[in-house]
Amino acid sequence: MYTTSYIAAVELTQFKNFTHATFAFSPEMNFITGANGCGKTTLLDAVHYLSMTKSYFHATDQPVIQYGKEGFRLEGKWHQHDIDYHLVCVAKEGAKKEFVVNDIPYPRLASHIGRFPVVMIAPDDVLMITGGSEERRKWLDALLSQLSGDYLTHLLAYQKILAQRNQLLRQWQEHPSAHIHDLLDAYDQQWIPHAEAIFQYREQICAQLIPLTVQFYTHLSGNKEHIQLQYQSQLHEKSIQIRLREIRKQDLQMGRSTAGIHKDELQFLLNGYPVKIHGSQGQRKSFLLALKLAQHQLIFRQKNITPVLMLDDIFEKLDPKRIQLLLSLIRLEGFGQVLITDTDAERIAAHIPMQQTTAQFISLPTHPAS
Ligand SMILES: Nc1ncnc2c1ncn2[C@@H]1O[C@H](COP(=O)(O)OP(=O)(O)OP(=O)(O)O)[C@@H](O)[C@H]1O
Repeated sequence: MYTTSYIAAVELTQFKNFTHATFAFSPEMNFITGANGCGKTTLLDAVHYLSMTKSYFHATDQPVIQYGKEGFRLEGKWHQHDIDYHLVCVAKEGAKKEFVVNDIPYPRLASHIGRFPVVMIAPDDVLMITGGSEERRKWLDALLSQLSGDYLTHLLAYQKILAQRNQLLRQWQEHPSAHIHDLLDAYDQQWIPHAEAIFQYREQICAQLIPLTVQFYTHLSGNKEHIQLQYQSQLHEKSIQIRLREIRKQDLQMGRSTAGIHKDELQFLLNGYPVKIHGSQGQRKSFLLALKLAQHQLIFRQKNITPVLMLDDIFEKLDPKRIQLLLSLIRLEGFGQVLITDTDAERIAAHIPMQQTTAQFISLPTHPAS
């Protein structure tokens, strides 16, 4: 038996364009519509904030504080394990952020992450498909870090040593010294176990992620298109120890670490060709949706809690058939609570019978309540 987890209500104060507003959500489908700039994405971001203690779109808090104000407040009522949780976050410029659940503050904000999971899909996420390999690694790292604290520990340690190793290689280029090999040996001895652990975690997650993504894409394309995903790593060919020994001369010449799991790639193919180059906009978006739906299922499998699924403005560039297939998939496959935004209320109405009692329709005014 799994646990349904959903956000029942949210209250925003001085959060971007919302001076003060409250919203109630259905535990199932929620459609948020309104004109450009009315605050649809902001409403989803508030939910993301209450889940992850930060904005999905901004690295810092400053851009979400309403212009001319010094802070914001978010409150949420989250239902989980048949219990209601009252979440409150208060952020003020120049002060430490306060995060309280049922009147109990967190000593460390990191302890909150993962308790009330969400998965967001936003238009710019398509960079995961069209951008460089770093975008895909970042996404895989975020997914694995959400699932395992041990992975995050290995990743942070690996990245720290990578930065130190690169600095050493750069310094050697300016001031060559015979000690470089001893120093690199010492770094590599510490580095290798982290690289091996990260590789194992990535292998294991890809073994589950790949078939799920293929299954979802096949559904979204109406069984017409076939995709492949490949996790590519130098560690598939030989051990990291051997590889590091082989490329040491090259590392010294280049002044940086040219081998390791920071070179891993997740390759996406559509009908045998890279989707990044050959996919249409709708096909890339479908790929993104399939990946994120697979992410949702992986979190659900591991934690036995359904993350709240948030789809921000994703209907653009999808044909009516794909929209229908997507909506039927997330309605029927147990995706739990879903929040969907769209500028076009008529497009939503065309796909969802208004008499569907479990769906909540939220129409935001052009000038949101203040
Ligand atoms: N710090 C801020 N303070 C006040 N208003 C802000 C702040 N930052 C952005 N805004 C405004 O808040 C609104 C936020 O819009 P949001 O992106 O949520 O709209 P949307 O309904 O998703 O629009 P679209 O359909 O164009 O994606 C915009 O009108 C924006 O100009």
